[in-house]
Amino acid sequence: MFKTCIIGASGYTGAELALLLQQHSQFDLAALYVSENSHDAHKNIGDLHGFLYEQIDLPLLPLKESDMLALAEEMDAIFLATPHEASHEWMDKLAGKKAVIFDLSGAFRLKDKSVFAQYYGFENTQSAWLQQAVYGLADWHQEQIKQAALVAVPGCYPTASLTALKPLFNAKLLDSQHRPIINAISGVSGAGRKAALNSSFTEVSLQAYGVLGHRHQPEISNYLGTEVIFTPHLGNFKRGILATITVKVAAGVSAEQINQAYQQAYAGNPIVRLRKSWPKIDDVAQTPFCDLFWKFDSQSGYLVITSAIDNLLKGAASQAVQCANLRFGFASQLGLVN
Ligand SMILES: NC(=O)C1=CN([C@@H]2O[C@H](COP(=O)(O)OP(=O)(O)OC[C@H]3O[C@@H](n4cnc5c(N)ncnc54)[C@H](OP(=O)(O)O)[C@@H]3O)[C@@H](O)[C@H]2O)C=CC1
Ligand SMILES: CC(=O)N[C@@H](CCC(=O)OP(=O)(O)O)C(=O)O
Repeated sequence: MFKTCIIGASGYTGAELALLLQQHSQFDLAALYVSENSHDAHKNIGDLHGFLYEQIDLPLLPLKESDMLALAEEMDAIFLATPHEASHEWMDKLAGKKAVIFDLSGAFRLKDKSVFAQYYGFENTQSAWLQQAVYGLADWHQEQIKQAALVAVPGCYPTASLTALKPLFNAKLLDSQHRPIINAISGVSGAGRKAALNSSFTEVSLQAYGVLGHRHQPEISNYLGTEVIFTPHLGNFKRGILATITVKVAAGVSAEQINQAYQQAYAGNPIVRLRKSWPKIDDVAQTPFCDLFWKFDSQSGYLVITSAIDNLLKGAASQAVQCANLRFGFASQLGLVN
């Protein structure tokens, strides 16, 4: 058994991760941490998150900076389900020791430092870890993940978008003159657990946000290999993302080539499900799957793809477990799919 802990365990993704690790046959969930001055310190996680009641009997321990070195030498894996700034600040103390780090935040996803100032609102000063971090797109970057000391688990919208677009881009089926257009709707849990006016029950309606300026636009473009137009929307439901993506394919590309690209990319992968009808959010909520379906208009050359995931699972916690599975030598889907 590999010894694991979660920092930021009281949050939405941390709680999901706790259950996945607790139920996993090869990972031992040894401890849960919150920040030093957390209001939730010393509470049992099952008292905070009802779905974990009597499932996990562990307290949320306040983590002091002075304890981090010992933790990094004791654990085999540390999962950071913390805000970008906290992951950024703590990486120096945690990474490069015995524990492999799986960071669910965006702090180490991109190599280009200027992106952080522009899109994240802070300067990324952890140059060495930025360079070493491996982007944990688990269905694509398996070989790099297997070697990583630090895995930067992708954002939720990039996971939905890249899973849909990479088979097409890699097979050179896209018309390079037209940017893929991604319209995606997320449930409110994407914004995290802390109270905020724009995610309060009475305020949320279906609305676009972050238009032409969301931090996931550079993340998607970077790992796809071409610019995209990405428009996120906040929907009045709790969890899940539905991304509807429109692309123009290169002249002469056939429906057969498109189908083949998806089959080749995901044949034998139980996490990415190539559907026979349009997936809906309820099909993937509470699951580790990414469901894809598409329709091609051969007359115009336009292709529309829908990608559906649970933002807290495939968009965060279960993808982190896929990465850990790969890193410790197991099948990517172990503990996630039967
Ligand atoms: N929600 C989602 O759908 C997704 C989220 N992510 C990313 O995963 C990370 C966690 O997200 P999520 O679970 O939604 O967030 P939450 O806000 O629900 O939880 C954040 C956790 O981090 C702790 N925390 C907050 N501030 C600090 C701090 N300064 N120092 C240390 N710990 C802190 C919180 O506990 P406390 O403050 O009590 O210590 C809590 O346990 C974020 O980086 C997010 O961007 C990635 C993909 C999807
Ligand atoms: C609905 C909602 O607010 N979603 C979040 C995305 C959450 C996520 O995956 O992103 P990071 O890990 O990059 O923070 C947002 O748009 O900021």
